[in-house]
This record gives sequence, C-alpha cells and structure tokens, in this order.
Amino acid sequence: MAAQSTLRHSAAEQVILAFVDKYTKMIRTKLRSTSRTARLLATLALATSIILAGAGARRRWKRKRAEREQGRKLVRTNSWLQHKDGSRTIYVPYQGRGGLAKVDIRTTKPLTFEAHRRLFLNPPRVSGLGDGHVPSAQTKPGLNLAFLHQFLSLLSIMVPRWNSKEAGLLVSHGAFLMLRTYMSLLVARLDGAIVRDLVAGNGKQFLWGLVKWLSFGGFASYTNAMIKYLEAKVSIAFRTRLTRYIHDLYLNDNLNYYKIHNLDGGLQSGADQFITQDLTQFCNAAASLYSSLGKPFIDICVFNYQLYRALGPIAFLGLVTNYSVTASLLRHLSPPFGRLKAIEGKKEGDFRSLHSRLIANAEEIAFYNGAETEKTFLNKEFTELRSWMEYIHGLKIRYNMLEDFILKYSWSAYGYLLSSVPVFLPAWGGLVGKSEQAEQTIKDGRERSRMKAFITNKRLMLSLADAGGRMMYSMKDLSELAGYTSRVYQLISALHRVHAQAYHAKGSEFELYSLADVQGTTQLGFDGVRLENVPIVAPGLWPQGGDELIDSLSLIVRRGDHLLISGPNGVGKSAIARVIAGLWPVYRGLVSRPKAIGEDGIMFLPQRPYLSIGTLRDQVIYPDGEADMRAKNRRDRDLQRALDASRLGYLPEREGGWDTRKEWKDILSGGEKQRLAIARLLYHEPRYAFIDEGTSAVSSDVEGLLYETCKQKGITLITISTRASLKKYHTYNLVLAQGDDGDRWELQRIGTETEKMHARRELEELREKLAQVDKWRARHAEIEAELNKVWVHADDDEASSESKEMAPPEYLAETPAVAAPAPAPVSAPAAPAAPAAPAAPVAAAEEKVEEKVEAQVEPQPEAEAEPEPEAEVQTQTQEQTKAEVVPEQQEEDQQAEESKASQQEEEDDTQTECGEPVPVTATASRAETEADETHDEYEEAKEEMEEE
Ligand SMILES: Nc1ncnc2c1ncn2[C@@H]1O[C@H](COP(=O)(O)OP(=O)(O)OP(=O)(O)O)[C@@H](O)[C@H]1O
Repeated sequence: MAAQSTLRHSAAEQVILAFVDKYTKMIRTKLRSTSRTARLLATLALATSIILAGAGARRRWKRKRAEREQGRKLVRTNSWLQHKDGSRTIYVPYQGRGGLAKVDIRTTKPLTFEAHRRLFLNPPRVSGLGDGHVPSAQTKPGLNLAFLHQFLSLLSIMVPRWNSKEAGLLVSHGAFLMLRTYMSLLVARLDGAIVRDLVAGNGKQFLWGLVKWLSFGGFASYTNAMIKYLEAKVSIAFRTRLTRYIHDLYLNDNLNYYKIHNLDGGLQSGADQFITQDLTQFCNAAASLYSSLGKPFIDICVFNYQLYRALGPIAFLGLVTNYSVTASLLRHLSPPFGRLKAIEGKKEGDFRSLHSRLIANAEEIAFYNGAETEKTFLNKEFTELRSWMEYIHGLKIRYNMLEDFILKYSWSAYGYLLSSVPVFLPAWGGLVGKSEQAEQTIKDGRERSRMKAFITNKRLMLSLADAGGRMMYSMKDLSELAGYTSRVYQLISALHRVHAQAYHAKGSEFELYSLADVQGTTQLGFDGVRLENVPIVAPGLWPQGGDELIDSLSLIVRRGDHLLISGPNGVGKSAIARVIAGLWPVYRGLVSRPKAIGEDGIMFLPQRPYLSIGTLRDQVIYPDGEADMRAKNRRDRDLQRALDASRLGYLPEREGGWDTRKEWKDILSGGEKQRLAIARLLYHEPRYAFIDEGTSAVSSDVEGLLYETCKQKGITLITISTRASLKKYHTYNLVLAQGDDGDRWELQRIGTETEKMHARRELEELREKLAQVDKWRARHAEIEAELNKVWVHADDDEASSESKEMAPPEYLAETPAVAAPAPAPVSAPAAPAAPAAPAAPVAAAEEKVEEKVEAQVEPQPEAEAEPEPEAEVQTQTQEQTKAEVVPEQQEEDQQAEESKASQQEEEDDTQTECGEPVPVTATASRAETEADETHDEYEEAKEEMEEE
C-alpha cells in the first residue's frame, strides 16, 4: 500500500514537473520573439496590475478595519445598522477571543407568516386541534396526531428549505449516525475475531486484531464526539430559527407584544417563559430526538438484518415479537409525560414571573416593606412547583423500574435464548446454523467458530438491546417533547391569531365589543387626529366583551389646536390615547392619525415614563438607536439642546457623559424621568404629541416652560391631565364625565367670548359668595368676642342677671388679661375673629366656652329649631355686651346690632340648608372653613381671569 502510494506520488510529481517545464519554455520562447515595446508594455501592464491589486487589497483591508471599528463602536453604544430591506447588521463580541462576529438578521417576510398561518390557525380536523378555526390550547399534549401536526408545523419553521443550513446540519448529523452504526457492526465483528484468535492461540492475528481495534476505537471516538457536536449545533440552529421567527411575530408594528397579554390572553402567562425556557427545552429535545430515535432506528434495522442473516428466521421473528410486545407494554404503563411536562413548564413560568415582578417593583415593595408578603407568594408558588416535580419523579420510579427490568435483564435473557437457536436448531439457524452443519466433523473448528459467532451475535444483540432500549427510553423523551411542542405551538398560534386578528366566532355568537366584534376603521396618514363616532371601550380578554367607557366620541385636532383632555380618574382619558395609538381596537367609527410614530408623525408619552437599557444618549433618542440618530444627522449637541430645554442640561456632566450606562429607571427621580420624556419629544419633534399626565411630577413653573418650548417647536399637544392650570397652554378642552350620569363629554374652546363671559359670571358669583363669607366672618368674630366676654348661668335669677354684670367664670377670672377683651373689630372682614391675645389659656378658655354653649344648645335640638331659646341666649349676651360697651365704641355696638340680625338670618339659612339646627360654634367654624375655601377659589379664579 505504502509502495503504491509512493509510486503514485512520484508519478504525480513527474506530471507536474513536465507541465511546468513545458509552459516555462513556451513563455521564454514567446518573450524572445516579442519586440521591446511589447515587452515594455507588458511590464507596464504587469506593474499597473500589481499596483492596482495592491491598492485594492489595501482598500479591502481598510474597509475591514473600518468595519471592525464600527462594529466595536456599535457594540459599545448598543446599536446596530438598519438596511433598506428591513434587515439589520449587528456585531456580537466573541467572548474571550476579543473578536467581533458580524451577524446579518433578516426579518421574516410577511408572505412567510401568511403561508404558515394555515398551519397554526387552521389545523386539519383530523389532528384534533380546535374546530378547524382556532387551535385549542386545551388539546392534551401526548403522542397523538395533534403532536404530529404541531411538530411538523414547527419543523417547517426550523428547516425552511432543503438547502438551508439546518438541512445541511441534519444531513451531516445523519451521516455521522450511520457511520457510528457501521462502526458498531465492524467492532462487533472484530470483537468476535479477537476472541476467536485468543481462544485459538493465534498470536499474530490477535495482535493485528488489537491494532485494528485501537484504530477503529479512535475513529469511533471522533464519530461520537462529532455526533454530540452536531446535535448541539442542530439544537442551536433550531433555536435561532424559532427565536427569530417568534421575535419577528412578537415585536412588530402590530403591537402583538401588547395585545397577546392584554387582549388575547390565550397564553395564560407571560410569553417570556415560553420564549426563553420552553423553546430551549423543545429545541434540545428535538435535536436529541434525532439521535435518540433516529440512530436506534437505523441500528435496529441494520442489526436486525445482520441477526436475521446470522441466526435465521425464527430468531428474527422472536426479535420482532419482542419489540412489539415490549413497546406496547411500556406505552400502556407509561405515565402521560407530555402533559406532565407541559404543566411543569407553566408552573416554572409562574414562579419565574413572580421573581421578575419582584425585581421590577423592588423599590415600591421596599417602601411598603412587603418582603414577607412577597416571600409568602414566592414560597407558595415554589411549593406548588416542587410538589408537582416530586409527583412526576414519584411516577417515574415505578416506570423506570419496569423499564430497566424489561430492557436490560429480560432482553438479555431473551438474547441468550435467540443465540442458542443455531446451536440447538441448526436447520433454522441461518448462516451460523449452516456453518454448524458444515463443521460437524471438525470438532475444534466448530467450537471456535461457534465461539466467534456467539461473541459477534452477543455484541450485536447487546447493541440491539441498547438501540431498542434507547428507542423505548426515547418514548418517554418523545412524550416530554410532545409537552414542549405543545407549549411552543401554543405560543406561535396565539401570536398568529393576534397578528392576523383571527377572532372568528361561529355564526353571530359573540359578545358585544369582543375581539370578534371589531368593526371600526383606522386611517393612517392623516395630518391631524380625528375620531368619528368612536366608542371608547376597555377590551376584555378574548372571548369576553369589553366595557364601554365613552359611548361615542367625535373630535378633530388640527395643527396648532392644542387639546386638553380632562375629567375624573378612571373615566377613560388614557383610553382615548390607547385607541388612537392602536393598542385597543377601534370597535366602531373612524380613527384618523398620522402614520409615522416620531419625527413628522405622532408620539405618545405614556403615564409611566419608560427608560430603556443602554447609554444616556439612548434614553434621549429612544426608540431610535445611535445609528438612526446619525442617519438623521443629529449630533450630541442637539441632544444637549433638548436636555437644556427640558431643564436637564446638567445630566450628561453629572452622569459622566453620553456613553454612560446605568440602570436609569433607578437613578433618575420621578420629575427627571418626566422631563427626560419631554426631551425625547423635543429630539423627535413629532407634529402631534399625546402627553398623558406627562408633567404631573414637574414643578408648575418648569411645566409652563416645557409646554411653551414644545409649542414653539411646532408640536401640537394633546394633553391628558386633571390639572386645570394646564388649560392656559391649550386651545380646546375635552371634558369627560359630564352630565348627571357622567356619561357625556363636552368639547370647549378655551378663551372664547362665551367662555370669558362664563368665567366672568363665575367670578361674579364667587365675589358675591365672598361678600357673604365676609359677613359670616364678621359674625364669627363677633360671636367669639361675645363668648369670651360673657357667661350664662342657667340657675341665676333672671332679674339680677339683667341688672348686674355677670361675674366671669373661674377660668376667665384666673386670666385677667383676657377676662374682658374688647369686641373684635367686625368691620375688618378678612381679619381673623380670634381675640387680641391668642395665648394658650385663651384657647383653652374658648374651647371651654364652646363646649358649654354646645352642651346647652345641643341637647335641645327641637327647642333650637324654634328661635326662642337661642334668642334668649343671644339676648342675654347682647344685653351684657351692651353693659360693657364703652361710649366710644358706639359704632361697633351698632355693628353688633346688625350682626345679631345677620345671625338670625344665618340660623335660618342653616336650618333651611341642612334641615336640622346646627350649633352656633359649628356654624361659625364652618363659616371659617368655607370662607377660606371660597377665598382660595376666588383668588384662583381672579388669577386665571387676569391671565386671560
Ligand atoms: N388593559 C386594560 N384592560 C381593561 N381595562 C382597562 C385596561 N387598562 C385600563 N382599564 C380600565 O379602563 C378604565 C379607564 O382607564 P384609563 O387609564 O383610561 O383612565 P384615566 O381616565 O386615564 O384615569 P387616570 O386619570 O387615573 O389616569 C379604567 O376603569 C381601567 O380600569
């Protein structure tokens, strides 16, 4: 062999040498025969081409270097390249190697989704999935037709074309699997031969057998390693295909990532668990199934054929019977692993999502000190998961016992039995039987041959048992795969359903405002925002109907018509934005809005400001990436301007530059987050912007500046707010929840003559009220003053009490400074009615007096209803006041007279309003409070009027 190869090599060398010789000679002769000019030209051409090639190579090298540089920068700035066809180029660092891998990501074409829709939304009836319209998530995962349909549907995504990379991987994986089967056959034969040579004492053959064994071993190890490697590659390739497909379907302009949870609800838990965990397990199981089912299948076919040849038909029949009996036994006794695994996946998902919630809301939970409650929830969820896993493993014990006994021990015994067929029944014993018959006479030879045949067959049988065992074990894997398949299929079919809005209902059996009842139209590309007879409905999860928040809303916002949407909490202000943004369906009517989101289009600033992962720059330009920003010709200084305008100019310096990466949602304060959202608005410069309570945490002076800046930039604002102070920045006001039932809405123009008149009238009314309040205040002061001066003894003789001044009560006597205060100046309405020296004892005294008066007045409500007893008290008070009044206080006395009359009026009023008498002190303090409120109201209204 070696000699042959040497010979072959030398022959090849001679051929090459002859070829080189021939052409060298030819070139030399040609050169000699050419002219000098031609040679010069040729030299020039050669030199030019060398120079050009060099320049080309340099350019290529430079381009590569620039690309690498760009890649590094994109990685650093968490950015990517977007191409015209929608594909993106991202750079991924190679961990440990310091290099960069360039990955082109092509989005799945809409046509592909349409082609796949039939598989996921209209599965054949025979598969038992749904009623032919919507696949039912309730179909129990298991080894049935539904599983076959689901798996094949997923396979069409995982291996899209026969010439795809995945198909290539599967083919090479298959080739290595076959090679391993062939190697097993060779090893089985070699095993037999080595034992035979050993028994026969044939040293040379034995050694040669060992050499062959070792070389086979080396190659078999390589084959095994390659099988494992290719299996992992297949799994990753499947996962890549499916993940990209799901991402394309999940995150697109149709907002499926919002709708699948808020409208469809078919997943019953977060999609994250499906995409991260279930998908991975499905791909691993599918890739290993190929080797755990495909290889044993090939093994069984090949080994059975070999054994049939070696052992004859009886043994073969026995083998086949054995397989069928064992398979059906195991299948019947096997627990429903598919369903069990699917439920385990769901429980894992629930546990995981609780942890995610904890991370996302850590600050709020920490403020409430809710760790204990959260721990209880987590422990409860984990206990459920644990008991489920224990239950599965408990079921597995019995099954594993049975499986082991059947596959290992009973099969081996059966194998010995089958190997004995050629020995005891040579006529039925195939090749071995024939050799038995032929070698009847040669005793030694017969025994050696029998030994070799036995060893070979035993090995074959062992391999067969192993293959059969793996095949049986993989029945369990197959059931588990069915569980994962059903989870992944459920996710993709729900996504297709949301994407295609495929909510069909049989006949007309659907709830009002369910997803099958969406009849409205959305017109994109309108320069403005228009709603025509659109009911605002909070949608229910399919198939439930939604709740109507606003019966029918019609409005139009043109450029420059800033609109304020106001109304109480929960009436549906944000809901209007959700309908216009396309998050909620337009059940009826027409919605028109600009097409683009962002520059020259419309933008929505949600109630909770969102901060993405990435650099400070990314926060301002979100949802743009840095590459988009550069493409728009924007520089960092533009961003700085946007930050300056939203009073956040200090941020880059404080945080260490534009490229700083931090957990921004934890770093920025509530007001800063809102101002950052405004900066985002200023960066994108849309034509229309919905600001949903976007400045509620911003101080009102800055709020005004922000609104003015946005307006100066030409952004038409549609603000959702409960703050009346924002009215001045808007042209229209849509007021929700009007009317007695709160089901009407009103669209008012701010600052019209009618509105001004309305405001003036309101102001007038307030003024009148204020005058009334002034009177109340005066009266309050008067009463307080009188109460501080006098005391009514119920058991005193009336005559004597009239003739002499009443002695002040004990506590007043103890505080002479306050014992006889001058009556409060009632003419000063705004002045507080408290006595001149508001010391603590005075307050205590006041309290006591009030208590006394209340004690006297309150137990007799009926008597109070008639003015007599109260009048009596007042008369007494009045007379004693008179006795005390000094001559120069005549004027005040007169006012006191007036106030007496007004008190009477006031009492009458109180009785009319409330229907029952109110104690004097209560009336006074109420007057005080109302006076304050009305005064505030008045001040506000006045301010507003002045501004207007
Ligand atoms: N995803 C949802 N699915 C179903 N109903 C919802 C959903 N989101 C909100 N709702 C309900 O819709 C109603 C209107 O909510 P919306 O957020 O529009 O109120 P709002 O007027 O903006 O209140 P606020 O001033 O408190 O922000 C509320 O009763 C709310 O419970």
